[in-house]
Amino acid sequence: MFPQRLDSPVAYAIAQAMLDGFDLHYRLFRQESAAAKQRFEQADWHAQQRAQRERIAFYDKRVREAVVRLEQEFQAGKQPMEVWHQAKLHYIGLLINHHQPELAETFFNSVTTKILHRTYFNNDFIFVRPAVSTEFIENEEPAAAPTYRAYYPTRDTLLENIERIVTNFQLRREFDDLRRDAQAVLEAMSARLVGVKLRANFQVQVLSSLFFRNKGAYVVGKLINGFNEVPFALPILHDDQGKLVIDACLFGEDDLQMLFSFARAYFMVDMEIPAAYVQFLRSLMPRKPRGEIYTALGLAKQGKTLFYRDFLYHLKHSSDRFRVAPGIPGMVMLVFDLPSFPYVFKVIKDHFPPQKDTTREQVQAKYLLVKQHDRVGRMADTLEYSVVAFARSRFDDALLDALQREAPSQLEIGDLDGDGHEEVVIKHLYIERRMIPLNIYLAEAFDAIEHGDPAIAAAAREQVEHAVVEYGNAIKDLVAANIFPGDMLWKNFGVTRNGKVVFYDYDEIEYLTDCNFRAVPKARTEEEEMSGEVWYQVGPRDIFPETFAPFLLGNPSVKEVFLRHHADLLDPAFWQTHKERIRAGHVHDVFPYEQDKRFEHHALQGAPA
Ligand SMILES: Nc1ncnc2c1ncn2[C@@H]1O[C@H](COP(=O)(O)OP(=O)(O)OP(=O)(O)O)[C@@H](O)[C@H]1O
Repeated sequence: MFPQRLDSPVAYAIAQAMLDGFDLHYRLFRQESAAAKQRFEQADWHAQQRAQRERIAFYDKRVREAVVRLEQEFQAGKQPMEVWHQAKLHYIGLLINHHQPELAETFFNSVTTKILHRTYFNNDFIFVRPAVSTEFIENEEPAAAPTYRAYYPTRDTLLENIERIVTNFQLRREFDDLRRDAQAVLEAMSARLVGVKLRANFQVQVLSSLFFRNKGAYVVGKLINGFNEVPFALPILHDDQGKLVIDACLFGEDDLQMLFSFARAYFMVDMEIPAAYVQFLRSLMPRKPRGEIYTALGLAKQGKTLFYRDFLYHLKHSSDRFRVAPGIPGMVMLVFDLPSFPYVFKVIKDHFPPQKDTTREQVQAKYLLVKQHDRVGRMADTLEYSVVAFARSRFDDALLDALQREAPSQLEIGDLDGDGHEEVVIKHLYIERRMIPLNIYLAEAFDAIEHGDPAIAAAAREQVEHAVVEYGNAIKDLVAANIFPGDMLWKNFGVTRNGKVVFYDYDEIEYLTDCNFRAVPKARTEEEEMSGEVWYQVGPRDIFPETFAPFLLGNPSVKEVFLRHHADLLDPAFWQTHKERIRAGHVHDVFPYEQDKRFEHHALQGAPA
């Protein structure tokens, strides 16, 4: 109901207090993101990782504070609906010239849904879709940095322009040899421009803040010529002498997608107008949903909001049914999907079999650990939702049976909103990108090797080799990031669109530094030797890498590839050495691009410190 008059002073005060709460949030978020530059310059990697982790909690803290203030100063929860309607309209008014209106709307939703009891809950009070446009927002302050800078080189001045692009960021640390690196970037860019006529609009556009994550800083931009646009990114790292180097020149949508993958930690970027950053990034990766771009920029709540809007929109424009996800069912999670939609939905079961010695709280804690940890491109990010309603008519009966059997505490079915149609409400669930489970991926390849014609069989053999090598690499990346995956069976990994192998089963995850990697003791007697049982003492965090083989290497072709590339994973010394390195304070290097993309002069120097 649209109020005719805005005559409630308390409504205005509520709107203003709400916006104060958001502005405080964004100021602190931005300060922490901007400080990434200094941490990078000072090579303070532990602080960088800590900040990445802690920043995730900022939003919920500010929402809680805003709720307390609104309750204390305005008894917000007791205000009549008329006042809330007016508060929303005042809020819209206050956002007209705001630089982050979409984030501020989401903040309003978060606070309002906490204050107004869910049963009163009515979409009139929140922003179901944006009320204030995010297009063409500009910062008019004279000293304001633009969202991106444009450079207009010719072929002859491209080198100096590349140098200028980098020096404009004013990093307070010396480059080892910027001219040499700019030359390498020039060569990479020139290779893209061979035989291409440069048009009147030839230019390089570069986002004016660097993107920081872990030990790297990234220049992100695009080359524009005529109607063509080529996205690029330049990773800047510290070399083993502590000098700065440009490590590579990444090009095109696929490279950028890898950099911005859902399986990596969020970037730190100093942004006044995030919507403008998202718009620019979307032009580089048109197929990446805007929600995922917001999330990659650390604005995870906005990512979640947009995901949910996209999801509702997809539901309206599709007619297929939710079903139990293909693959081996989990013991801890009940997983379902909608075939037409590229995500899976995971519900924690009410009871676990005896070999899963865990609780709902512990499982949630593990998922949270993954959210806050550097996911190094090898662990899928999850979105966590509570009280999600789906139309009953879209659920397949087998799935509903499974939910009733396995997770009845999480389920409510009925016409809860009184619209004459039944809903299925799930109390708590995680949503993550759908991948092809690695066991299914391998089984399909084995099938093709056996039954396909020679060309198909040969391709399938390559597929197996690639998947097994990637699987081992995934485990090694996790190890370097201090993660012991716990359950390393093939079914707990998935294959992404780009053929990357990513882990998704988090309930048995541990920090590597908390585990004890041991060799299987030598048998002392013949009985011990012959016994099929484990005869030695095993502590709760004891891991015996030699014992992985029987679970993983049943198939001879898998075994052959695995032993050729990753036999070290079966050696306790491999694990123990990594554990000790991490204990000693070493922060691993993560390259969100293939090693062969690195400029040669750096690859020769070895990995940066
Ligand atoms: N992101 C995903 N994409 C596609 N399928 C998935 C995904 N996540 C889970 N699955 C499917 O659901 C199954 C169970 O998922 P998951 O491994 O997370 O559950 P779990 O209960 O933790 O398993 P476990 O019993 O091994 O501990 C997987 O084997 C796989 O078939």
